[in-house]
Formats: sequence, structure tokens, C-alpha cells
Amino acid sequence: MKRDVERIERLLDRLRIKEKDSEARKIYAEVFDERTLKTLYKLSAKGLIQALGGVVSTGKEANVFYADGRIDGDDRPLAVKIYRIETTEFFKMDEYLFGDKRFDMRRISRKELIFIWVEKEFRNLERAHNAGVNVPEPYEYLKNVLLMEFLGEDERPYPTLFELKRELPEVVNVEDLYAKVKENLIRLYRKAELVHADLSEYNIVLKNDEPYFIDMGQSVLADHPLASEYLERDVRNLLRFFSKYGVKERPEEVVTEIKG
Ligand SMILES: Nc1ncnc2c1ncn2[C@@H]1O[C@H](COP(=O)(O)OP(=O)(O)OP(=O)(O)O)[C@@H](O)[C@H]1O
Ligand SMILES: [Mg+2]
Repeated sequence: MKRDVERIERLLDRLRIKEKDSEARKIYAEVFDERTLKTLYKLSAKGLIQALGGVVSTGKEANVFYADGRIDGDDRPLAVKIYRIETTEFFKMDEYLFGDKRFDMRRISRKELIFIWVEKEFRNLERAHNAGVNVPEPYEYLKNVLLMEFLGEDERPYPTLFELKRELPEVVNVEDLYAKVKENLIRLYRKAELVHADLSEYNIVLKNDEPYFIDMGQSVLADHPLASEYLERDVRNLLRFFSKYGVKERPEEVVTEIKG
């Protein structure tokens, strides 16, 4: 037990954590198991992570951290999304993975499921990014860790629409924003041929008046057997949120418009 703690302390030392106070270090020690620390260390050794920064978000399935990164020779701020390996919330993953022709689920053990999930999130983001959809550019993934473009400034993330809520009409023209969300949704469906499948005010970040879609692990190809169902659900979620600001559209019509 003591040796575990020592090993973890040594790994933490090697990760060059930016915050020198004991608090940040304690959070890292609590949320990261030894395997995850080793994965982070590998990404540091490759030069992709230069220094780990503070916590951006802690959730049930994943934690997101800030990091100073170096991608293709350029200094870039990174969002480091780390899935919890011991999580029990992953039963739902099956639904989004089975039926995806990109992954052969017959050979997959429960432990490997999470690594595939991370690969899927990376590939979904890459597909969306290549199609010109506003998403954080994905840079690298390894095991349960995903490195992507940090949407924020001075190590602080831009707000989600959920976080802005009441202030939203003060910072942006909501009608324009809704139109931009729909444009991105159309590009996502028609060009990237993806359905987000967990779209709501929680997974849209506002960067300079532009909506950015995040959190795409569960996104599925448009030919997935449940794709239409998920698209309808996404549209209903969006309309539920935007109707509070006077947007009045019918979900069936919006779905038809997106499908084109
Ligand atoms: N690329 C990014 N840049 C800046 N902040 C980000 C980025 N990705 C995620 N975040 C922040 O981290 C939060 C959680 O990220 P995300 O939605 O991807 O995880 P999650 O799967 O919802 O995690 P959980 O369900 O466990 O809470 C987001 O709400 C956002 O505030
Ligand atoms: Mg989320």
C-alpha cells in the first residue's frame, strides 16, 4: 500500500503539474489511478503534454483538465479528457457501439470497452472537424485519455450554454446563435454523416459568439439503426432550450430540414 502511494507520488512528480499547491496535487492523486498516470506520462514523454494544469470539470464518466501542450511544434493549450477506468456507468456504451460498423464488438471485453469509446470519440471529433463542424480539434488519444484543442482563454474554459442560461441574451443574439447551431447540425449530418446523440445546452460551448459541439463519444454514424431516433432527441433537446428565448420551430420540421 505504502509502495503504491510512493509510486504514484513519483509519477506525479514526473508529470510537471503546474499548480504547486497541495490541493491540485491531491485532486490528481484522487482521480487518477496508476495506469492513467502512466498513460499521461507517456503523452508527456512524447512531448504532447508539456505541463498539466488545473481541473476543468469532474464528472461521473470523465474528468477534463487543462494542460500546456505542444502539437506539431506549436505551443497549444489542451483539454485533457480522462475517462474513469473503474466507472460503472458504461452499460449504456453498448447501445452506441453495437451497430457501428467501424467497431467489431464481438471481440471486446468490458475493460477494453472504454479504450474503444475514447477512440470513437477521437474519430467522431476528427470526422466532424474535417467536415467543418465547430468542434474542438482532436490531437491524440491513448488508452483512456483524449487530447484536444482547449476551448477557452487563460486556462479557463468558455462557458456552455447551460452555464450562461439567463445571461445568454445579454452576450449573444439568441436567434442568430440558434441558426448557427442548426448550420453546424446540418454539416454534422450531411457532411460528417454523424448524429451527435447527446446534444443539449450542456454540450455546446460558446466561443466568440460561435457554438461549438463537445462530448462526442456517443455520436453515431448516420446509418446507425437508431440514428434517426437520436437525431430527433437532439433536436427536441435544442428546441426545449431555445424555446425559452422565443425560438419557435417544430421538431419534425427541423429534422426534415437537417436531413435535407
Ligand atoms: N475541448 C474543451 N475545451 C474546454 N473545455 C472543455 C472541452 N471539453 C470539455 N470541456 C469542459 O468539460 C466539461 C465536460 O466535458 P464533456 O462534456 O466532454 O464530458 P462528459 O462526458 O459530459 O463528462 P461527464 O458526463 O462525466 O460529466 C464540459 O462541460 C466543458 O465545460
Ligand atoms: Mg458533457
